Amino acid sequence: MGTAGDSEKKPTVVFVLGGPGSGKGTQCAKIVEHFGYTHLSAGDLLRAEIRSGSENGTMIQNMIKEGKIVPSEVTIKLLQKAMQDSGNDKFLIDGFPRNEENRAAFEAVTKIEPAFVLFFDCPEEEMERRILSRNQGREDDNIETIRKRFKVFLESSLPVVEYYESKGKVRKVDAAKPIDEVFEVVKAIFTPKDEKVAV
Ligand SMILES: Nc1ncnc2c1ncn2[C@@H]1O[C@H](COP(=O)(O)OP(=O)(O)O)[C@@H](O)[C@H]1O
Ligand SMILES: Nc1ccn([C@@H]2O[C@H](COP(=O)(O)OP(=O)(O)O)[C@@H](O)[C@H]2O)c(=O)n1
Ligand SMILES: [Mg+2]
Repeated sequence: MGTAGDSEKKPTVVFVLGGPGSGKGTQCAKIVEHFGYTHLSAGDLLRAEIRSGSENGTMIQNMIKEGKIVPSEVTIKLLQKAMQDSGNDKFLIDGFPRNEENRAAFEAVTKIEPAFVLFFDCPEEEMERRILSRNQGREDDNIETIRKRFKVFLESSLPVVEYYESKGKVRKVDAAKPIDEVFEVVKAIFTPKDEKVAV
């Protein structure tokens, strides 16, 4: 199987990036409704792995509490399994890749290049406000961990966005606006050009 090299079509992957609280999860839910993608949040998969009582659980929990990025090996395995289990061939991968190691390892292991990168651009004060009123009971949604996550975002995650920018793959969206206004812009990005109505 697959020896001819062209019988297994690679899935379509869109990376959804942006700082903590920029609205990645919120917009992904809306994209799923309208465009038939499967939403895979790396953070959600890691939190589910903690709850499942896996042997990596304690390590993952400690890293999330500190705002650190879990080794790619762990996260990529969870993403691959979720992709297989979905039965779909179109994925929004939310909150991944979060550093250069994530990016290079995903490419090496899966050989998948993203169709594009959806990047939610939002000022830090607004992201902080949103996280502090998110009320999902997350252990990392406290001011001390939030500060650490912002630092990791600037130092490790933004360079990944810059890498894809240099390849012309970034679709940047102003994420500071209300949810529905952000989605109008997102919708236009996902709508195939020949389906856009001319005015
Ligand atoms: N455009 C927006 N304006 C105001 N609040 C928002 C907006 N987008 C998301 N939120 C709220 O901000 C919080 C963080 O959003 P979320 O989608 O979880 O962000 P992320 O996944 O990027 O951390 C949630 O409580 C969400 O309801
Ligand atoms: N690729 C990833 C994604 C998340 N994570 C961890 O999970 C935490 C929460 O990620 P998340 O995407 O759910 O957070 P938000 O950006 O949605 O607020 C991060 O701060 C990291 O500790 C990771 O280690 N590697
Ligand atoms: Mg999220």
